[in-house]
Amino acid sequence: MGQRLNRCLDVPVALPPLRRRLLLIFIMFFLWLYMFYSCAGSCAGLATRGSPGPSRTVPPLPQLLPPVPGEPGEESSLEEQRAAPDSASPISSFFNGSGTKRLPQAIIIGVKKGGTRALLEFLRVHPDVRAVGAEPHFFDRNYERGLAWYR
Ligand SMILES: Nc1ncnc2c1ncn2[C@@H]1O[C@H](COP(=O)(O)OS(=O)(=O)O)[C@@H](OP(=O)(O)O)[C@H]1O
Repeated sequence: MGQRLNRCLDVPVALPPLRRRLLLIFIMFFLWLYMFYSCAGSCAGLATRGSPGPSRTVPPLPQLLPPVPGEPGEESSLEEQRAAPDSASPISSFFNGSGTKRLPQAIIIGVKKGGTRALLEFLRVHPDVRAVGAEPHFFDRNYERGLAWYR
């Protein structure tokens, strides 16, 4: 029994150097693939970041703006979106960009020093809210660039 185990363990060592190298590359590729998939999954799940556990229930946000005509998913409510969160996998939305290129469902408008940043930060705490990092200034500085830029 012990000899048979030793023979089994000896197999990879007995491989020629080239095959051993190929085996190593193969294993490293799968590890890289696994890490990439995990990363893509966690990036796509940023919207649920901050939820401490299953015991915490978060009240649904009201729909702040009416659906934009012509936007995909115009008829679907937030509840429907929650029931079927992402039809595409995190990887496919990562590659085709569909996970990020959507118009906002809510816009914060305010004068300078009106506390808009504080409001954004408070809203960002909610796990269902995904907010931009920096203020995009679409309406006052970048309007000419069009909706394609805004997405
Ligand atoms: N709840 C509440 N009550 C009173 N004051 C508040 C509140 N939230 C934010 N602030 C103050 O608002 C200032 C920042 O506003 P903005 O985020 O709109 O600033 S900015 O124009 O976008 O730079 C900033 O003021 P200053 O510290 O004087 O710059 C914040 O302290």
